[in-house]
Amino acid sequence: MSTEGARIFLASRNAKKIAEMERILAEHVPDVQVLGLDDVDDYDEPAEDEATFEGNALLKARAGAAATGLPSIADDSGLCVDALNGMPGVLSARWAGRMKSDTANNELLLDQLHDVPDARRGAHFRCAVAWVMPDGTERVVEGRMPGRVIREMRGSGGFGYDVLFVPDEYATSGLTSAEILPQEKDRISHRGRALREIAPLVAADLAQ
Ligand SMILES: O=P(O)(O)OP(=O)(O)OP(=O)(O)OC[C@H]1O[C@@H](n2cnc3c(O)ncnc32)[C@H](O)[C@@H]1O
Ligand SMILES: [Mg+2]
Repeated sequence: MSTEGARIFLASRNAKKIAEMERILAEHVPDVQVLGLDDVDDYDEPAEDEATFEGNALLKARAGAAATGLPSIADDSGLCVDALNGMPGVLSARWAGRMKSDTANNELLLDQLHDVPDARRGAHFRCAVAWVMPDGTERVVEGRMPGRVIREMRGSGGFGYDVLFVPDEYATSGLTSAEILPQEKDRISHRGRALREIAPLVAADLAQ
């Protein structure tokens, strides 16, 4: 079964997310050329207005496949905070407003959790990855990474809320997901888990 020479389209505007996805895909679906939004003609990107990560990931991948004619993959992800009843959730990118600033989102989240004691600062990242083929084949998987929200921003790796998030796997050291190596984050992250689950399906569909 070979996927050599196959081309897929990755529908995302987030450069750091794209870097993570390309890194993980390169390991698990090798020999595939990944095109991004800069490699294709502009098209009307859908508003991410679904109530679930799965729904939004499908919206993005379907629009990509329809516009490019290529098998397309998209990620919709976010941080779900227990003390906020699962929010920011699907609103994570826009939590402090439509300008989508990571720093503003993190500052707002810290402020909202100011009075929440350490024992109730649990949270998890979620990532839905959707894979849509031009023939209509659709697959969606989800990955999670449990952890806690700390009280100050630490680290310069990753992106988004990583500076505020200590994964359960790093509870002893207290390192945030912005302080661990990229390959360590991939090993435990919501995105790494979802992409490793979908990778064999992608490879099988491409080899058809
Ligand atoms: O929709 P695209 O164009 O892919 O890019 P985006 O940044 O808008 O992505 P989402 O709509 O999926 O929103 C996800 C937000 O959740 C946060 N997030 C998701 N995964 C994360 C991770 O691994 N580490 C830190 N924050 C993450 C981050 O704030 C993202 O902007
Ligand atoms: Mg988005």
